[in-house]
Amino acid sequence: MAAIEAAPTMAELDSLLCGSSFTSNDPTDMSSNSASLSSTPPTTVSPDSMSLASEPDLPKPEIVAASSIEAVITVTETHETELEQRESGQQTPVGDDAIVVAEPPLPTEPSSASRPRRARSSLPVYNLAKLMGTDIHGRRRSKGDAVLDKRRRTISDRTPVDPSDPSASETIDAPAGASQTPRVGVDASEAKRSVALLNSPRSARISKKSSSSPAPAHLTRRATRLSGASTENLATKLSTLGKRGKKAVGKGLSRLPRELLRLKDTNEFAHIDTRPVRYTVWSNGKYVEVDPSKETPAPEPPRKKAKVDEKAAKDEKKPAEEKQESSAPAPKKRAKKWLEKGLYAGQEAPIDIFKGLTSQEKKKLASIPELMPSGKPNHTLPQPMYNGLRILINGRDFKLPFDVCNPLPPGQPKPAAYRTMTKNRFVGDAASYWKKTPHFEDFASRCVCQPADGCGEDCQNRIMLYECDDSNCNLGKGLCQNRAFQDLQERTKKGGRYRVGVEVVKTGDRGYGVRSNRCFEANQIIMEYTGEIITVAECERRMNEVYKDNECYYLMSFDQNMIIDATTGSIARFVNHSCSPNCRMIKWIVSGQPRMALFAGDRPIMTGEELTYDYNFDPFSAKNVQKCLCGSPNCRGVLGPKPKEVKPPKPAKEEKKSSKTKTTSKTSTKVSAKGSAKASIKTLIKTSAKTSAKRKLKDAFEFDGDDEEDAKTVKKRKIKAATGIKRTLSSASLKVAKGAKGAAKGTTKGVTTIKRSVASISVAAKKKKAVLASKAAKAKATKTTKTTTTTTTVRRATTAGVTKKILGKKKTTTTTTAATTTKTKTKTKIVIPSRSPSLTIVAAGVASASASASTPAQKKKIANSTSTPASSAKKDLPKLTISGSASGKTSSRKCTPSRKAIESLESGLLLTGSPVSVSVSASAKSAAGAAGAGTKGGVEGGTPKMMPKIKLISAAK
Ligand SMILES: C[S@@+](CC[C@H](N)C(=O)[O-])C[C@H]1O[C@@H](n2cnc3c(N)ncnc32)[C@H](O)[C@@H]1O
Repeated sequence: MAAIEAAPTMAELDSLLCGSSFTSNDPTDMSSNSASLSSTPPTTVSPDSMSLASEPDLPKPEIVAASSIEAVITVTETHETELEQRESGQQTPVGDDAIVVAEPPLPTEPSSASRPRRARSSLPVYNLAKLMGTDIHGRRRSKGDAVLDKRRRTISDRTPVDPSDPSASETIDAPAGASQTPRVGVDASEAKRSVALLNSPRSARISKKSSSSPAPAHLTRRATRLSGASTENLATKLSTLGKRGKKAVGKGLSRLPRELLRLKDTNEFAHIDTRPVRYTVWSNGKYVEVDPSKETPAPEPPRKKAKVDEKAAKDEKKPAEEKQESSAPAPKKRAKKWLEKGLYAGQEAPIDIFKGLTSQEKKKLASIPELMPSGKPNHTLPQPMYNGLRILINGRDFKLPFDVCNPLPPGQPKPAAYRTMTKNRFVGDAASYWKKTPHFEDFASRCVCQPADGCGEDCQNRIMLYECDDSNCNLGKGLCQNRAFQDLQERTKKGGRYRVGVEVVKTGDRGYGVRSNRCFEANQIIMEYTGEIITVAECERRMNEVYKDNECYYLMSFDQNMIIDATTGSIARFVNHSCSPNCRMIKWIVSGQPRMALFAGDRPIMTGEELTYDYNFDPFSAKNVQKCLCGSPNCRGVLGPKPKEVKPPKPAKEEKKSSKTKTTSKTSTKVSAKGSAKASIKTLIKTSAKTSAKRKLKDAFEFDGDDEEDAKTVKKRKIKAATGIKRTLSSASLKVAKGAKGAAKGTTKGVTTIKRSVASISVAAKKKKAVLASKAAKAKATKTTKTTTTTTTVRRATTAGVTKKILGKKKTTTTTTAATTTKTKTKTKIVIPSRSPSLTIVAAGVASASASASTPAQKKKIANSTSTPASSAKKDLPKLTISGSASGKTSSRKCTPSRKAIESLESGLLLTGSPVSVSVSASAKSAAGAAGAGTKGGVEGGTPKMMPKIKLISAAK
């Protein structure tokens, strides 16, 4: 109360100028005072204030009403009063110096209650905030003293304040102390405070403002940036003033703190952003530093108000503009450039297509006429350059996305559960038996290929059906193409239907089968035939005990009289037979071990084709013939040779007779009927027992020369013509098959089989028209007995790659114990099939040769050789003919085997696996000796019909 009384003028001033909301006249009512500190500026002036302001004793501030300027600024001039206040210890909460009170020029203002404006017109009144450009920031917060204390700074003396500035009105203080201190504080640091306000987001400030009580229209803040109003600086503002006004401003400004004066003209001071705030620029995940000098000024934000105003005008202008636009030419669209010919468009094809190619590639390119330049530009499919040509030459693997692999949908009928096996497993005695065989860990072959060959068709390993590996290949993995089983393993190890490429299907009439669900190249390995490797004895046991009720047997002759039982094995067992097969089953030696696999045939296999191969089995008996349902045009009708070729079984009588005389071991063929199958197995065992180490070639060579009919009905082999390779004996490391021991002894004419490969064992006994050659001898014969000739064959791979389940073939013929010997020219023929390792050297009788000769020329040759027994006797030498063909060309070479070779023939070294080199320079005499005085059988063989056949023993009942 005292304070108020002590400073009546101040109170009056307050009430007059700023319209403090003093509602109580009671000076003790501090609450009302204090409330005023935090309250928003009043718009009315209380009568008490007015009364206070009317106090005559106190120095009165002069107030000038400037109609041209919206604000009324009152500046206290009395420093003395201030001093007095300081001396009296009164505190001024708002500042020390001048107090500027702004009052909005409200029309409702009770100007009558205050002094006449005229009286104060001597003092200039300026809107400092406006002049400084800070009025755009609107009103300040007035949240009590704390805010005021913190932010307010008073400036002394006459600071023009724009009364229209609501922030300025905020600065009006009417504290209790103010009544004692006749000073009115003005927040001269308005601008400063505004800078501080930047701490809070602008939007927040705006929203805060809008959320509070709506301010009068004239107090509403207008953001310069938003409104788009042009910002004026102090100079422009001053230019609007009159002379007196300018003077006053200059006077007032000179009293501003120096730091403020320095800033007064800056945009920063006015918080005017001429450029948009750019935080960071990121491009492709990287920070990009923007060069401010290059930065284009931001487009002015759309002016809301102006927008509204302009909208109508725009609408009016619109039709006119549209007219203009329609008349103006449309901007040209950039034409897109298209490549017309693909990736290599515009590039010239190499003139010399051989340029840059290796010699091998050149060679290959020359062999592909399609790739040779024709001279005409190919517009349809221009030849890709550089790498493209190379790709065309070398070929490359690629996989099409989906339609190449076309597996069957789920829900297919599945065969009864069976145990699968991906690797062969020796069972029982088979392992020890295998170890004793000469082919155990057979590393006999070694290729001598040159890089240009790439272990192709001429690779020795390939010919011998040995897979190349690091131990036997001259080239290495990179260049070698003879690694089918390794390729298969690499292809399938990751699994997946495409890589496996096959699946079991249910056929309509042949039980289950296997089909491809992807494409295969010609001769490409498809899958391995795996199972348990068992001995013949074990096979028979299983047949009798385990499989006695089975419908099908999955048994296949394998190697060294062993059998693969795929009852537990791979799905290759489901592959059916066809008379026009698209696959072959071939046995290879891989890392010294025999392995059987299904390969594509000579043509590629398409997705969805059923995979088949020729079982090539002999039913042994007509009653065992199984009907073939392969449906191919050239179907033989049965699962085996044509019925007419099937020799009817011999009557029991004859068999007995035969057994009384010199009988041979029996062999069996594949049989369909269970009983027959058992019989076959038994026979097989007997046969194998007898022929395992040393075949009874003597028996094999024996035949009844009289039994011409029999000879004629000798079952024709179903093996394709042997296509050999050009190879000299000296270059090939040959192994000689079991020798013709009997021939060496000179007891019979017969068949000698010499094998080059360890795995191939071919023993053929063929005699047909040998009778012609031995007629003279026969006439002198004192005693003739019937004998039998047996052909026993376990062949590894035929010329056509047809391999199948074992066995031998029983054949009954007669043999003669000759009293006199007939000298016959002996011929040995070596056949080297191109796809088969089984280099078969067959020594056969002349008659056999003649019978088996497939061409008239051959027959004539044989006839010549046999028609002159005398001359043959003179020479008395066995001849060795090596013949073979590759790439459609056939060549043959005659030679005389060496003594060693003949001995090999005698002792049957081939069977024991000892490699024997057949030398061309053979001793005639020794050869003659080897041929034996009584030998009348010429050495012949190797023709397709003479090739032994492998027979299937497993079949459905
Ligand atoms: C090794 S199994 C083949 C898989 C057999 N289809 C299965 O379902 O298990 C051989 C048997 O299949 C049948 N088979 C295979 N090929 C045949 C064909 N072309 N015609 C008739 N039957 C055939 C015969 O019953 C034969 O004994």
